Amino acid sequence: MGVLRHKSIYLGVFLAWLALTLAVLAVYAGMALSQARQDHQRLHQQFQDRLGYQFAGIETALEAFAAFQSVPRNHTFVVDRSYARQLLVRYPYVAGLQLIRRVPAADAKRFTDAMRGLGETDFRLHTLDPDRQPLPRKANYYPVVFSEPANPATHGLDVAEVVGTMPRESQQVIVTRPFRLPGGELAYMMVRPASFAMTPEETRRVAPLTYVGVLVKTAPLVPGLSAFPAGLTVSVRRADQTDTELVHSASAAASALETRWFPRLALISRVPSSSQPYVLETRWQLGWSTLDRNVLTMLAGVLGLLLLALLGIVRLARLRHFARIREAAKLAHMAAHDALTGLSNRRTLDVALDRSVAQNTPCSLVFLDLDRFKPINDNHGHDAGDHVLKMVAERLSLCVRANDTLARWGGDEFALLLPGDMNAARERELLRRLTQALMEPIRWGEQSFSIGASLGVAHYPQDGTTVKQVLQAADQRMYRHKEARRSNPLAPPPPLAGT
Ligand SMILES: Nc1nc2c(ncn2[C@@H]2O[C@H](COP(=O)(O)OP(=O)(O)OP(=O)(O)O)[C@@H](O)[C@H]2O)c(=O)[nH]1
Repeated sequence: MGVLRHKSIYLGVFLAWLALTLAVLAVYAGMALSQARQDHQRLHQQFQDRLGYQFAGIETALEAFAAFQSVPRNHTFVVDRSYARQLLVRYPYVAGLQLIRRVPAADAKRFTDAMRGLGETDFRLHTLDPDRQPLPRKANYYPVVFSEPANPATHGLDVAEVVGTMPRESQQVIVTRPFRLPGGELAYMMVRPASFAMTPEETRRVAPLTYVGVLVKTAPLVPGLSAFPAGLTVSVRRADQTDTELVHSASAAASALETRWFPRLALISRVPSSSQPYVLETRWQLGWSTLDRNVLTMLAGVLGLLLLALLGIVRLARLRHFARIREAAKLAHMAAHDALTGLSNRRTLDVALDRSVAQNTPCSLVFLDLDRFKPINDNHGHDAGDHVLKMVAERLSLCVRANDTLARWGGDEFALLLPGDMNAARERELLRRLTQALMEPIRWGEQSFSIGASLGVAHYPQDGTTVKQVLQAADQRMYRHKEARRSNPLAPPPPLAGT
């Protein structure tokens, strides 16, 4: 209970509350982080499902167009265009379809003429550069011969760099690096042979004549993230080319403070696709939005109330503690003092005298008994007597030093214990002062009481070596003074009998 005495207990309570608050916030932050991880996992899965769905559509469109082209017929491209349009409507993730031919150098002239005959009067084999330079001589050319949506600028463009790398026996799909379309959009091509060989032997023997390609714009693969939580970035890149980002989408940026204080989550996974080697990466810089405002408000309220309650309890405990101390002090004071005059009581003086004798410290004891007190009580009532006793106590108090013990011995008797040696001159001086203090009449309303007193002094150890002897000596001397004053009221206290 001693701690209640110090004001620093408030600081202690506050620090304990602070520790509890930090612990609660740490637990809540842990829960919020685990929830954020789950949310992130779910978001990542959503993007992955969406990509898987889109890639499956792209692959299906490519396969369907390839199958369609494997049917041999005389081309005017009218049927091809009609079929390609249907595919583009059915698979909106596909931005365009192309048809590519393998043309041996020896056939180049005849092939160009045939294409011009089909209506493309401008047709020629050319490179990718803006001036459409003619192609150098080589064994095979791989020009684009058809595109939907129609883009005659690409017709005749040699894509040998992509298709020419395909092994003869391969039926596999080639996925190009991403490139910019004339409009600035990022896209990539997926190309595969259109002819389906029936046996591996046939595949090895006959190089494919026709190839089909799908053009995929990358931006629509990932939606805009404006409706998603801040700090989220989604990117898709080729698994084998980590520097090639296909698409990158981001929600609102996290603040600098959030970047510094909140963790960043990252998930990377392979996009489920049989032909397209992409990885999906989602990063989420957590921030304030990760924390539930309602939970924080509730925690702040509960913890705030807890702090107020704790401080209130401590304050109450302190008030009670000090009230108990005051009560104990009051009881101790009452046990040691006279209720009427406020002077020490007989017990206190006894204890002080006992201590002096026990420690063999010289001291002097004065007994003082009032004269003619009983008639005041009898004639003017107890209140008058009480008033006189209080006035006497007050006047005697003015005659003593701080370390003297002035006590009401009982009734109209007072006692004074003075520590230290006392010679005859000092004793005379003391008795004179005490007598004089009581000479002035005491007023009570209209009344005025003249009070005299008989005094007896005894010195330790000269007049007695025990408490009892000292008390007896002082008492005896006081009675002798009382007797002396019967004949002469102004007689001084006589010396002790036998001294
Ligand atoms: N008013 C009042 N009277 C008290 C109190 N205590 C004791 N007395 C009275 O004090 C009186 C003391 O009696 P005495 O010592 O014979 O009175 P006295 O008239 O001084 O007699 P002598 O000492 O012989 O002169 C008694 O009447 C007690 O009732 C008190 O607290 N208040």
